[in-house]
Amino acid sequence: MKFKGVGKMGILEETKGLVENSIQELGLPKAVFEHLKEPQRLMIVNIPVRLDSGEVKSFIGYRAQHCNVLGPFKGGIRFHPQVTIDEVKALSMWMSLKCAVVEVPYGGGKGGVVCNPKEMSEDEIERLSRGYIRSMLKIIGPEQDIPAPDVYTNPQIMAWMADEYSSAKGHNEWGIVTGKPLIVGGSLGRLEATSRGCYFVVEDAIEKLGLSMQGLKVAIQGFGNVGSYAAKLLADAGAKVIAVSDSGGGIYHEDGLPVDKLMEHKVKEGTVSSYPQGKRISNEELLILECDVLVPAALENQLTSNNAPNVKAKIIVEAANGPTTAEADSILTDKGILICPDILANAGGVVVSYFEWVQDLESFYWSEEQVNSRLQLKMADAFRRVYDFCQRQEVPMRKAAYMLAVKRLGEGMLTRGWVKK
Ligand SMILES: NC(=O)C1=CN([C@@H]2O[C@H](COP(=O)(O)OP(=O)(O)OC[C@H]3O[C@@H](n4cnc5c(N)ncnc54)[C@H](OP(=O)(O)O)[C@@H]3O)[C@@H](O)[C@H]2O)C=CC1
Ligand SMILES: O=C(O)CCC(=O)C(=O)O
Repeated sequence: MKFKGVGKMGILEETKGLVENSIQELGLPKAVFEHLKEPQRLMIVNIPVRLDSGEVKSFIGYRAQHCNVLGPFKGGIRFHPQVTIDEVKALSMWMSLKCAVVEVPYGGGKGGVVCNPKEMSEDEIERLSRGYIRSMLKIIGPEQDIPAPDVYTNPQIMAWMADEYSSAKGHNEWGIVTGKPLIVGGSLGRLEATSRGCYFVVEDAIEKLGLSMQGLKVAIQGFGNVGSYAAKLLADAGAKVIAVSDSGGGIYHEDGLPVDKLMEHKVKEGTVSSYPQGKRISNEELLILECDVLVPAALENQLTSNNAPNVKAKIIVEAANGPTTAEADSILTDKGILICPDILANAGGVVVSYFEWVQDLESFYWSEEQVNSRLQLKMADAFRRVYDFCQRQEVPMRKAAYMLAVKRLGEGMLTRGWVKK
């Protein structure tokens, strides 16, 4: 039987399918699925925010706390107009799996607010961020649930959130969120951590296929926190970043794009698509470019049954969460493309969030070199375990990663007595 990826039934149902399938194949008690199929807790809040106009507008916020068998809930908060309950639930389940794959002592959580930060002032975003934390006060905490950045949230938002929580508690609690600015308990290396983790995965994956970083042709969808630093790290190491994109479209140059200049252009103009050198392309065109490595680093469901038959990359490194639908996963696997799945490929963010949290709890801060070298060890170890499993069991990398993660979650449940043999 083919192991399915996320897709047609919707990302949540597809992820549950993958988890259930893994439980069966591992011979774990069925009760493990009863613990994993839904979040342990789902909080839905209404957050009234005073707009600059003086009008009050309310926003719906979610926090899904998926499973804390291996540690406190952990995961980002997304501010996006298309956030849904099912998306937040799926993202929280991926966090449980991701933390298990890289063996950090966390459970999975994820938050979201239905809003469009691009249409809000900085002050309005601050009031919304503080309102979110006030609404979640009873269920979050450094030992309970530790949020972090995700799509359209950033270190400044994390600082407001940490400040709001600290004010409510009456003392500073830097360990309440990660991805903070350095001055309020952030960690060196966290800003680039997800991208650096992806970079290490690219290094390991190309080695398996006998490719070299020098001149490696890379296409990257999404030029936010993850996509832009992934582009920079790869270009600095000698790869040729031939295309990048954002929500405004993409830009392509067969000889490689100047990533530092693109980053400056993005800050000034708000999009990479208007960069004056190269050819403008759509996000759809980017995904099917002739390249060695494709890095989806934007949103879910980008690689679908429509475009997968035309994908020409040799390797896909899923920097985004859930970029590949079930049907696409199957088509791409049949084409022999090496897919490094999201729960492995983008785990660098949560690994360095873990380091940040440890530093906050100890009030003792590490050098950037320490952070990056520990991240490299974690990512290399996880890649090796997933790749070895995939070779031994003759299964795709996604299945290998899911099985290793579910095995660890199941072992945690058996050991704690949540389920019996
Ligand atoms: N930040 C982190 O530490 C982690 C993030 N991730 C995942 O990585 C992905 C990207 O997150 P992150 O970089 O933090 O988010 P950002 O908000 O920093 O960036 C998101 C990027 O995606 C682009 N984008 C949005 N919609 C589209 C679209 N329809 N087509 C193409 N590009 C689009 C945005 O474009 P524009 O700039 O024009 O708005 C932006 O460049 C998400 O899937 C996230 O869950 C995973 C692990 C950790
Ligand atoms: O850094 C974290 O805690 C979580 C990052 C995140 O949201 C993710 O990995 O999807």
